[in-house]
Amino acid sequence: MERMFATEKLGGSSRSLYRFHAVTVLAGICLVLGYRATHVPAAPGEGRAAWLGMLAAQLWFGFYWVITQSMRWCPIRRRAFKDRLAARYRDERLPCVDIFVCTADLQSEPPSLVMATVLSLMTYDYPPEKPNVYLSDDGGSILTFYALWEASAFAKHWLPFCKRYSIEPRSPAAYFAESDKPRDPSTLEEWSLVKGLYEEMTERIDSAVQSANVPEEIRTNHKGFSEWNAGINSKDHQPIVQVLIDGKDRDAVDNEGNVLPTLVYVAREKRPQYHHNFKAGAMNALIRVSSVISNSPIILNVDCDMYSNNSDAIRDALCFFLDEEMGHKIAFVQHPQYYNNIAKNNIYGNSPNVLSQVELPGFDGAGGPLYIGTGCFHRREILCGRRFTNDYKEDWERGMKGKRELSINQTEEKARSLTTCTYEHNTQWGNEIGVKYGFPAEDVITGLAIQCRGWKSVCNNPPRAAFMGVGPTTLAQTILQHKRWSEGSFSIFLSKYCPFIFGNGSISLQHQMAYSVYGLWAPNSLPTLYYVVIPSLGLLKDIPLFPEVTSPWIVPYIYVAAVKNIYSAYEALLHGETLRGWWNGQRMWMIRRITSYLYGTIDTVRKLLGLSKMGFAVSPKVSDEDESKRYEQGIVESEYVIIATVALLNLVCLVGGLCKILTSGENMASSGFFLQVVLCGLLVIINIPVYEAMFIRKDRGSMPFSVTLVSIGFVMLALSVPLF
Ligand SMILES: O=c1ccn([C@@H]2O[C@H](COP(=O)(O)OP(=O)(O)O[C@H]3O[C@H](CO)[C@@H](O)[C@H](O)[C@H]3O)[C@@H](O)[C@H]2O)c(=O)[nH]1
Ligand SMILES: [Mn+2]
Repeated sequence: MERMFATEKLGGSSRSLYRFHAVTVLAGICLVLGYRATHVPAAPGEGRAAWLGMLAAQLWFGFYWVITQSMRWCPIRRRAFKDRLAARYRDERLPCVDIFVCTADLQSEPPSLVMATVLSLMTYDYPPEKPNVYLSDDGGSILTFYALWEASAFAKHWLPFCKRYSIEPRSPAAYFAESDKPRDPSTLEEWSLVKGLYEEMTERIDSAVQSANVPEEIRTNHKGFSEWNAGINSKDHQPIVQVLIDGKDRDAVDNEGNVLPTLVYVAREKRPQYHHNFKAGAMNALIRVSSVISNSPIILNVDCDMYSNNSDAIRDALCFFLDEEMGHKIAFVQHPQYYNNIAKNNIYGNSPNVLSQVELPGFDGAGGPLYIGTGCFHRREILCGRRFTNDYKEDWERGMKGKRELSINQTEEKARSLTTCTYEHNTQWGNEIGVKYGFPAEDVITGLAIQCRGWKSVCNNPPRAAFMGVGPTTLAQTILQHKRWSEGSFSIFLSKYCPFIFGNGSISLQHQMAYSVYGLWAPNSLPTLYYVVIPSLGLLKDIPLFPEVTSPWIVPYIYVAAVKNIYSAYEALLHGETLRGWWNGQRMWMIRRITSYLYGTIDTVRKLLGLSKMGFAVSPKVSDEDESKRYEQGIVESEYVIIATVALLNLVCLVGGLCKILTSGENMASSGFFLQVVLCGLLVIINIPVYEAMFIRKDRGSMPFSVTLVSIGFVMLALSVPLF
């Protein structure tokens, strides 16, 4: 029988090029380390400590580089054949799908944006009675409930419109933002009508949010509004489950009489004295709520900003799960994260292209992609902890059979009882069952555990991206997001879930290494910080730390540095980035390492020592001026201080070092400082935007004066400390 999906090796000739580059770079790294180890200065006065530090840093980089090869070595691409699925499965036989959307914060995740996501998920090209959409609101807000109620009404226009004209994308916000007229002029009238309805709805939602009030006359429209009586707030409220559209109800139809997907609002109980486990807690509550309402065998989960950009995504995913040969082994189908708001030159290094097109496929080749928490289809049973056995048969008809036994009110009541604060006490939820608790990267560890129970995962990256989200747009947001990620992955690495221990014997060594690439993001901060500070200080203080130009040992240094960078630039260009974007990415690479990862490392250690508790800072999905301003003020300015200090220090060292070399009358090449000048010079060039922010810019992008001042103090301090 023909397979429902194909697996292709990615790359062809570029794969051989990659491997050639990797092998020669490895040889170079060995030579570099050899030089370091055999040329340690004999006497302490000559900078032996600084030298040994360089040795340690380079050992680390070498080790880390070897680890990263695990997911670079054999990237693969999957292709799903929807036509074969259609030929084998008539619409009636397709399984039901439960779709989970998580939102948490009215301010950084405006309900109107969340509704665009919800609407996009209701309009898959799929039998309409089969998807069931659940919105989890960790903000527990009547405004979000109101927005969902509005969306449920608008869906009656939006669904038939999407299907009739097969439009893409099906997020009304994204669709109407794409152009100011329909592609087919003859549909202008209907197009304008639907657009008008959408805009009016958005306006009503936004103004309700702004005034923090739902008009009294609206509240009478649905019994759900009565849940919000006085004295309830986002941190302290009863469990709320409201079915806004019951797909099993014959009366719930769109304007053309077609069935609508089920739509459910969920706000699990919150009490100040109980820990709610952030998004992982929300996911587990949704798993239980959905089990009594629709109980579909497939679960798709997305973040509230990640709208469906490709209405075929469910059918695509099913090609993997229903494949006769491999399907019974596949636990989840992960899609890469794409952003629709990234500026062309990737100023904050957030373009996910290389990550999505190289690393995730590489992870797939190493044994199966990790679960990244969004854009992922799971099999319910497996997410709930089932171990792999060859004889297990999925019940694909689950959730389809006939009518519910309980009335809708009774069902809601039952669902509510599953989302109380105490429901999970003394159970395996958050541990053996559902999404795991206790780590800021709950998703990664949940995926790892699934793979360790014997299941496979695949990465699907269709030509038309399946999902689109909102990426961070400011430096502060970027730093914060990467802090959470690096910290989350590092704390996993240091826990009993360390891929090398937990995965030992159940997943391949290559796969364990691939997990460690992210797990060891955070500790990269220390050698990087060392590398951007000490050689430059050495330049100023007359301590040579690299081979002289005339020494043959300089060759591997130059080879490794040049080839690595040329290759990474080539790779970026290959995946649709600009050279400028790549350069900006390199700057952000450095900045992330000396800020986010450093903080990630420190916080992980603090947590290990029991000095602090886990948090989850939700990233804002709006770039409203006020909004991001307020947000940025909240972020630790100390991170800016590090960036400014490093930039300034390198400038001072470069100027001072060059002056010294020039006035001493020595030739630069024979001075023994050539590579240090180059390194320091490159750091200065890459930091130009930082100097601009400190001294030239007067707009919002400028560094606060206090930051400049403090960093000047730190530079003076660094200069006065002797190097050994
Ligand atoms: O207490 C919480 C906190 C967050 N969220 C939701 O979790 C999602 C992700 O949060 P966001 O702030 O957007 O984080 P990102 O860094 O963009 O998220 C990435 O990283 C997270 C792990 O750090 C994963 O959970 C996400 O799926 C992944 O997209 C959002 O929909 C939030 O509404 C909750 O439901 N409850
Ligand atoms: Mn997000």
